[in-house]
Amino acid sequence: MAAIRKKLVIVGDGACGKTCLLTAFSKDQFPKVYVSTVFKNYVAGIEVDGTQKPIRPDQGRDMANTIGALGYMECSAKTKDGVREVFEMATRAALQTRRGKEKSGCFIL
Ligand SMILES: Nc1nc2c(ncn2[C@@H]2O[C@H](COP(=O)(O)OP(=O)(O)OP(=O)(O)O)[C@@H](O)[C@H]2O)c(=O)[nH]1
Repeated sequence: MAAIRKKLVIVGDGACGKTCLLTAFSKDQFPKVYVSTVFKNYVAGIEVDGTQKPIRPDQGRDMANTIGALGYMECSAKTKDGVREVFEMATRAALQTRRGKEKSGCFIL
């Protein structure tokens, strides 16, 4: 059977771990040094409450519901926990067909 090719776009804040996630999955490695993928950053700083905390799983699930994502998963590129499952879910979503609806070009996970 011929391989099916799909384009996967990873979106997220700067330094949130996009490159590490892809590297953990595709090369089974965790990059030792952080090198920004963007060559030029234009940054305007604004402090809201003076602290930055990691989001909790329930906040992540709420956000996934808000944006109409097909799924929500947690993973660690560093320990590789859940990385394979993330890409399995992405693959299933990409292969999913929507009956009775117009073809959608994009699924959100
Ligand atoms: N502890 C931990 N740190 C991580 C994980 N994934 C990424 N990091 C760290 O987060 C930082 C940014 O990771 P990147 O994958 O380069 O982030 P990015 O989103 O590609 O960054 P930009 O290209 O600047 O947008 C690095 O210092 C990584 O070591 C993880 O699963 N666990």
